[in-house]
Amino acid sequence: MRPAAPSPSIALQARVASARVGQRAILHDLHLALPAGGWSAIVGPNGAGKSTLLRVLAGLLPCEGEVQLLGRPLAGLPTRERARQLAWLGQQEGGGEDLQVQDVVMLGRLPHRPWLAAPTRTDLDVVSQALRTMACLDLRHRRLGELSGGERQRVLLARLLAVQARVVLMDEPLAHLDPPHQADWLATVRALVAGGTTVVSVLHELNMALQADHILVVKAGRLLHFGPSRDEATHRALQAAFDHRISIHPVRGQWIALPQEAAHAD
Ligand SMILES: Nc1ncnc2c1ncn2[C@@H]1O[C@H](COP(=O)(O)OP(=O)(O)OP(=O)(O)O)[C@@H](O)[C@H]1O
Repeated sequence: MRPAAPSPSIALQARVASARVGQRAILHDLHLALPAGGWSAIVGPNGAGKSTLLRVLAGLLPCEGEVQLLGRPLAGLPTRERARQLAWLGQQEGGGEDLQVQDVVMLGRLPHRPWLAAPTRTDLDVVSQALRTMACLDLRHRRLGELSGGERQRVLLARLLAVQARVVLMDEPLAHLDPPHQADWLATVRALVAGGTTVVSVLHELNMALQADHILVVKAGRLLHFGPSRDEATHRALQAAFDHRISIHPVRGQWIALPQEAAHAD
């Protein structure tokens, strides 16, 4: 029997010379290596290219350069294998409005199931667990299209969890979530990371991003900084990226970002 291949220490590696949307080059000369089994938050001003970067990392937007997933070129991975290894939640995802919530979450199991096969006991258990984790078990017989924004987001997060991927990418996962559900999301991310999953999230909520292991600061399509969320250099980069319209302070063992009024900006 062959020994198991060692787990790569880098989950996602990208060397992007440029990435275009239509005729416009959005990302430029961007190199990164995201540690496996950690949580990296992508932050930066509006229009910086955060969502574009996440789409490149997911293989949804071609780029001039290369993305590697767990040590292998993403572009060369068979579709089903890629779908099992890497789960994705985009912004304002549409589709499946008439589906029942439990069927939406079952879509997360598709990469694991043979074509047209009925769900296995494992699939059903994983879906129930994902619904429970995202506090949407009570919603399971409702139609996706009739849910509130926050309820819908929790269902889409449950679908993401149901994939049980080793690498999870989320674009603004906290959209529409109230504070208790944001706290649940944070606990879920911590549990995923503790279990060895790699999490990458685009976040506008800087206070949540400051809870991540690492922060990527993106501005004008370039990676300004990548570093631990607790490092002073990371805080300086964050403040610079937002034109010093935020300040970062220690509060009860955590870091928080506060907005600065224009009149008080440096
Ligand atoms: N379909 C498109 N056609 C043309 N330009 C686009 C398109 N999609 C995005 N862009 C542009 O690409 C740039 C980066 O967009 P992106 O959505 O990646 O930024 P972002 O950092 O995620 O922004 P936000 O914080 O506002 O969500 C923006 O200037 C945006 O206008």
